[in-house]
Amino acid sequence: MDENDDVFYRELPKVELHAHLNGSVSFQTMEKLIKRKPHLNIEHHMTAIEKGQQRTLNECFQVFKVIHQLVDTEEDILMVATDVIKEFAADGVKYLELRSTPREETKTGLTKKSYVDTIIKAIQQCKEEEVDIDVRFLVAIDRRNGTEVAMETVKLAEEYMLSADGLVVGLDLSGDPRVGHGKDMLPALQRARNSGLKLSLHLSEVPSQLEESELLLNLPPDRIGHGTFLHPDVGGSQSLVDKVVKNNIPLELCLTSNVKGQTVPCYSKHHFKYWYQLGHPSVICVSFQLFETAEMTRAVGTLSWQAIDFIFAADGIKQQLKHKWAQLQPHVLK
Ligand SMILES: CC(C)=CCNc1ncnc2c1ncn2[C@@H]1O[C@H](COP(=O)(O)O)[C@@H](O)[C@H]1O
Repeated sequence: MDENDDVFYRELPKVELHAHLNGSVSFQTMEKLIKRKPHLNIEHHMTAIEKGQQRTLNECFQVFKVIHQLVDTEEDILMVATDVIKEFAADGVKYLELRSTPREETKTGLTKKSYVDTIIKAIQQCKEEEVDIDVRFLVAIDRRNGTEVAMETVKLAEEYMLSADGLVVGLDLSGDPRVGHGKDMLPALQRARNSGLKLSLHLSEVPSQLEESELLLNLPPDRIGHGTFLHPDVGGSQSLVDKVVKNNIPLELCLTSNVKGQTVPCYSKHHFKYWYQLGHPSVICVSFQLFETAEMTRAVGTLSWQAIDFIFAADGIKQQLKHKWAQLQPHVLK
């Protein structure tokens, strides 16, 4: 990675479509949160997957539990959301879709409504400050919380879709993929779809979810998160691939997250290649959060330099983009 590449990657206008709010907290913001709550005795290594390290999926989800302890007031959420938006803007992201699971915390008075209100407030404040980024929000369902909570979350999202100036555009289904079954989420997801919310669903993030993926693909979703084990070479099926292709459903591919969470052994074996070769619409995600600490970057889920170089090496994409960018740059108005 030479210095010119660093500048090029940063300046290139980008979209980020798969950013979990509490998975996008930078080292600097984490520092502020830790200082606010010294009694929790939380140290940085408990809130991030550091350079060169990998964790099991279990350990990754433990990290979120620690981060949730640090982010449990409206004040924390406002700071985290504002910092995350500004940092994405500084990395050259021009369109950002944030997603987050509304939480309530009895001891701090946080409610699910005030959780979402605060994120909307952060988005609006950044707009007023003319931060150069367009932001939308997806309300997330955590599959671990079951059918009833899923339905409540959809109702909440519906309210905000109508009242928040078009900032709430859809629903995300996430949470530990090994817990619960997608079929229990179907009524809520169907209702969301009928009411006009867009659906981005984590799908086949772990092996052996053929039945669940078939069911969820029948909705069909508007986008797929990860989709690691959809294709037949990794235990998925041609029928799943056909459904994705037929409905032209874009995949959100999070390379570094998958390698760090060990659902994919290394970048060269990432399913990016499979879908790219099919010519299927895919978007590289949690991507350009390019901090000095490179691989550590945001708490979990970011794209390391190694992954960026790997993607850009494919088919001379980097050269093509550099050429296009050089042509366009003189015409950028700001
Ligand atoms: C390797 C690794 C970290 C896994 C990434 N893959 C994931 N799969 C499913 N749900 C997720 C993933 N990453 C984040 N989430 C969801 O996002 C939440 C954190 O962001 P938030 O509190 O919703 O704002 C987690 O509690 C979880 O529900």
